Amino acid sequence: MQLIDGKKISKEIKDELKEEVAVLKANGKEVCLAVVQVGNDPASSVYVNNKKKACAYIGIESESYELAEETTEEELLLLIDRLNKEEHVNGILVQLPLPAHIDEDKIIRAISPDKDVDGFHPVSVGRLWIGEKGFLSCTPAGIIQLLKRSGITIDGKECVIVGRSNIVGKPMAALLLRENGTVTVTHSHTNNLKDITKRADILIVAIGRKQFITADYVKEGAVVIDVGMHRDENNKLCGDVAFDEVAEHTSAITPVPGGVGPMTIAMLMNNCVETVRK
Ligand SMILES: Nc1nc2c(c(=O)[nH]1)N[C@@H](CN(C=O)c1ccc(C(=O)N[C@@H](CCC(=O)O)C(=O)O)cc1)CN2
Repeated sequence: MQLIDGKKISKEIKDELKEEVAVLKANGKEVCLAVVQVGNDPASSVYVNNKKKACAYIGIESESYELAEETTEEELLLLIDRLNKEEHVNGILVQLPLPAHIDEDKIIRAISPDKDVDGFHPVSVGRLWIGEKGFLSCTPAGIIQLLKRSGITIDGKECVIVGRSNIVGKPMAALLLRENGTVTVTHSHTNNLKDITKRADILIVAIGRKQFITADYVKEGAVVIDVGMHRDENNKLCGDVAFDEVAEHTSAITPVPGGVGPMTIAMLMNNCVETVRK
């Protein structure tokens, strides 16, 4: 069994980007990411800090906008409008989730598609589905990199995704299709889920349920990618997959932590650099 090391692969990508950014800077091209957080959700603060650290490591400027929990939707829309117009800002990241009184979809749509480094805007999503160049949603794009850089072929493989969110499940399906995988998306209303997951050569789990996928859901020798993030009974991080019992039946598997998570940030950095690549 191969343990897919997301920490190592994300570091490789960040090192490649650091070299590229140095060359871009020498040619007078700077990259700047606006990082917007509303409220003080502790997990969001960790992710936002890690994104700013990654920017500093690679040589990307980051501008922080830390807004109070009570910020209104209108105030946030005004800030986005300002950032859309700021020439030196190449990318805009609004950390999710937002407080309940703010409509996330409205905020995502307000970000200029040219600065949509999260790849969540409907224009980016549309481009992805028709195979046009554009910003790719970071977690699914990171999973494709994990597979490719671990020597795992997607072409012709039976790929099953558990979960149909706009951020992971749906864009994951589009990206696997683009790599010539045969893709099935399953969800909470899927009948006979085990029969379908057991067909998978590559099983991608983003269902948001702690250690939901046990050994009886997995074909012997499958590749298993775990997008989940939870705390177990000992307060240790764990995923949607019951790693200890599943790992021995796989040919390759991602751990939690240290699997998919770090790739999300590496691919965000890649999207930031993409804004000045043209
Ligand atoms: N605007 C966005 N909001 C959110 C996104 C996103 O892509 N854009 N994704 C998630 C959170 N997220 C990035 O923002 C994210 C989650 C997890 C990790 C990560 O590296 N996890 C580590 C463990 C971290 C820990 O110790 O808690 C791991 O898996 O090894 C990075 C980014 C929701 N919001």
